[in-house]
Amino acid sequence: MTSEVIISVRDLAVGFNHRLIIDGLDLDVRRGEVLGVVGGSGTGKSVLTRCIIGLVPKRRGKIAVFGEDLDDATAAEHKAIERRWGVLFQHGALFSSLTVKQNIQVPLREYLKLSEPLMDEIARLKIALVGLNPDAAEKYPSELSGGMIKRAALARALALDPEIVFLDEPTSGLDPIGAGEFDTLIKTLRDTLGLTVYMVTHDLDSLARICDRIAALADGKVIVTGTMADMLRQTHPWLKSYFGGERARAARISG
Ligand SMILES: Nc1ncnc2c1ncn2[C@@H]1O[C@H](COP(=O)(O)OP(=O)(O)OP(=O)(O)O)[C@@H](O)[C@H]1O
Repeated sequence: MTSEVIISVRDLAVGFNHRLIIDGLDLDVRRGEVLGVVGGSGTGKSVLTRCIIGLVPKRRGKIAVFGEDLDDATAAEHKAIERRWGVLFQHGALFSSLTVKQNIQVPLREYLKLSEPLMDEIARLKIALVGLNPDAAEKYPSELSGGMIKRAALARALALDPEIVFLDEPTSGLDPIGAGEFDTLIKTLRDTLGLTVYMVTHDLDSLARICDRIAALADGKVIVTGTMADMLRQTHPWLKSYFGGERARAARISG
């Protein structure tokens, strides 16, 4: 992790109709870190993620990525910034009518003009990178296990060699062994590719195993950022029950 701030969010407000979900939120993400974003159900973790990547409009505040204020970016500049991040949505969200190879090639077709052989080669490399067998390339999502779907979705998120990956609950639905293997994969990719990983998760094992820092959301804000040890010292009721419960103790012992 470096001290360079790669995502900066200041005084963010996001709402729907008359309800503000996020109100006065500040967050820094540093280049090369694995940041875990936690919070109770409905606190706005997905909304925050979607707002940073431009899928949900904000009511107020500033979001800068790679040092560029997204409000000041032209459509072309925005597209150039988008190319530098990859997203793994909750539940994988692969296109069910496309094979794994075709899914991985969706962002390639959207952003680049490459020959078919080169696109096939990139898909082959990404499939290997996430630890899938080469024969996964021609399979449809319905033919894959939950863990394989997550890996295929990660391969798609990595298609354009991004600097940042946004992961929304990457280990949800996986058994503990599958989740552990996926965590290891994310950590290996961070270490080898120098990725910055922004990860929304409920998985205490993931937080303990691979996150350098944790940002906790409550009451529309990031109420605290820090290491697992910092979280354990917090007195906020949600943090106390989340990080102080039985499951948290088990995660720390095994982590
Ligand atoms: N498009 C939308 N229109 C209206 N309300 C929305 C919309 N998207 C999200 N919300 C509301 O915003 C709140 C935060 O939702 P969000 O999905 O970000 O929560 P979360 O922290 O990710 O929760 P979980 O951990 O359960 O996934 C919820 O009350 C949700 O109903």
